[in-house]
Amino acid sequence: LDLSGQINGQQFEHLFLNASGVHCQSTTELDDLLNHPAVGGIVTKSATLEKRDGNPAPRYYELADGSINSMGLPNFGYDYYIDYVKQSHAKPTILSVAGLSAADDVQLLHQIQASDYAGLTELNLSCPNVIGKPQMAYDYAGTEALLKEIFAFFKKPLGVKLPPYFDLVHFDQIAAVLNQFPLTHVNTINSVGNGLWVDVASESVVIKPKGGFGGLGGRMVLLTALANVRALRQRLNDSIKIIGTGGVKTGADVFAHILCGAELVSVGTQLQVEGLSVYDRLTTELSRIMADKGYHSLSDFRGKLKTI
Ligand SMILES: CC(C)(C)CCc1c(C(=O)O)[nH]c(=O)[nH]c1=O
Repeated sequence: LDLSGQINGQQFEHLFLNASGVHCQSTTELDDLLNHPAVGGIVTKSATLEKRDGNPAPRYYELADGSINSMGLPNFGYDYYIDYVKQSHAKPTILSVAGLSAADDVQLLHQIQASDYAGLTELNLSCPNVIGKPQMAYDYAGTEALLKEIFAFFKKPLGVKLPPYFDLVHFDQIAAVLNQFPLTHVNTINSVGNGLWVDVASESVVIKPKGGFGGLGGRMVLLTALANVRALRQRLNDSIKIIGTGGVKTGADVFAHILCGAELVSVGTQLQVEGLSVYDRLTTELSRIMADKGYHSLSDFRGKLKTI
């Protein structure tokens, strides 16, 4: 079975990646991912200019059907991750970056442009914007201005990580912005923002930062993830590939992401819950579905979701 995909001409022999933020903060974690046969490529934890401790714990909580997190961008800083991705690796790497402001975003990309890293970069547009404004990806004019500034100097392959959208007009608006630029890919979705879990026994929230508000992941966000992959596939130029992220727990979920148009698929919460063996299970389950349907490669059904 051919379970490969391609972004900017970079061949991912196997469709699976980690979701940025999960199992990707240290080089040890990144090596573990790269060395796993059922992993096709890796994404780093979003790097900021300087190393960050992130938010006080508890900042991640596992639920029956997913997760909630408000990590606060804990990472070892740009230099740590650029040094890692610059090394030669057997599989494609995606360097994720997140500024704490648009100016930081520009600075990070100037540094990547000046480096000898030739791999894929992914700008996390869930990064904060100016105070009083929503996160960058929900500020359409802000995103357009930022990408115009970036593409004036950045000549290396660049994709963006997007939060989920929930209004069809918002899909139209973000796609109209992104289609203006030579992006290699869009990675969608990031966690569903500012959910809240209440523990009834203790009558309390379960994570410390932000009064308990945090990004949602896992099975509970699958339908939103599928909708965002599908809606953006229907709207974005064919040249902009989609990495499907969000809610993947079974091979059927992976199949659904590909049907909606995903080129590759990331696993986040379920990787956190199950460990690296999740990739073996998902590969087995996906392969069985494909075999039952007589498919030999992902391209046999990619983007071919039927409507009724
Ligand atoms: C939410 C931000 C802290 C602005 C970016 C980093 C991030 C985090 C995080 O580090 O809290 N968690 C997520 O689920 N997605 C993210 O993109």
